[in-house]
Amino acid sequence: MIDVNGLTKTYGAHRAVDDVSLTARPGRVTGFLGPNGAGKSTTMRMMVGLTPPTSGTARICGAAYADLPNPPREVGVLLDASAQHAGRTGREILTLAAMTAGLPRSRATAMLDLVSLTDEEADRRVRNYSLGMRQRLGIAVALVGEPEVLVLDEPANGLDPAGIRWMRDLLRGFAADGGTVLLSSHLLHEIEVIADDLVVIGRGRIVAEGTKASLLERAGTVVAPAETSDAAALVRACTAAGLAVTRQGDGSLRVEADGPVVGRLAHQVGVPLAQLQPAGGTGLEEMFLQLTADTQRETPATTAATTTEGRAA
Ligand SMILES: Nc1ncnc2c1ncn2[C@@H]1O[C@H](COP(=O)(O)OP(=O)(O)OP(=O)(O)O)[C@@H](O)[C@H]1O
Repeated sequence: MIDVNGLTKTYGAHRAVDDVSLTARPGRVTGFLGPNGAGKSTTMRMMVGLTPPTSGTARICGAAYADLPNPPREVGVLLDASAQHAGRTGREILTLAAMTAGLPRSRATAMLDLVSLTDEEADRRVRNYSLGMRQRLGIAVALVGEPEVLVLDEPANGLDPAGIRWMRDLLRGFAADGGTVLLSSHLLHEIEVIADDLVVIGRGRIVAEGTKASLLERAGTVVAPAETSDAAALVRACTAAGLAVTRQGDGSLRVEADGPVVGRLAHQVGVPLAQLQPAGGTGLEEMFLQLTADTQRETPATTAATTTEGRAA
């Protein structure tokens, strides 16, 4: 279990992380999403005691990281796969990690097998590892202490397609055994496949949190009033009902409500519809871009073509 409460980090006048609270639960994979510079890594670093928070708390298995009696036995951490000593071999790094956790050297060998690093690769210096090999080694180091919790920043970075699938199965298995997984990733498809819960951050603040299913449901409904109909009447009806309405580039309307609700409103105001479909079909990427639209560096083409007519979701 990870419990973060009001975590804040300021660098001078810049609030990198602003009052972030989140929970990652046992038996579940929690995806941590946000645009570049949103504050994911800083939040994760504060969770594991690498960056002191300006204020707020982070608890792992009920305690602050610094108070854990044997941290690698409680939480496996992979924040930067290149942060290992480049002059050591993978086997040396894993053996040291096992010994630090109070475990036998044989645990290092078991981890090498688990992450599919061969004997020859294990005896190579890390400076000669590919990015994917470093990532595998980092995952092995995170798992060496048989922790209950995993905190992983971009663990799929540099892995080939087979490696990504392998990692997905590994993390799903870890959660199925009762473990807690918090992982950040820019690979939205990966997150969509693997995560049970999502936390979305933008400019240091949480913009959405919940189960993946509930957040994707929030994706709303797209309706296209028939050409000769009074689309404005439908917009007024939706807005009066407290629903956010966005006019999209192709003239259709996106309403933040389920299809039957929108269909009923259209019927009530006598507006025939040429199209009514769940907006959720576009999946996590669309949801992510909408939730973080205000905090993105680039304005996505679809969002640029929209005008918001109702209140924000
Ligand atoms: N040591 C530091 N000094 C000053 N600013 C910092 C420091 N560390 C992070 N920041 C700033 O804090 C903000 C959040 O950075 P962070 O690395 O947490 O973002 P991120 O969400 O992990 O981004 P990315 O997806 O690009 O990895 C950024 O604006 C970054 O420049």
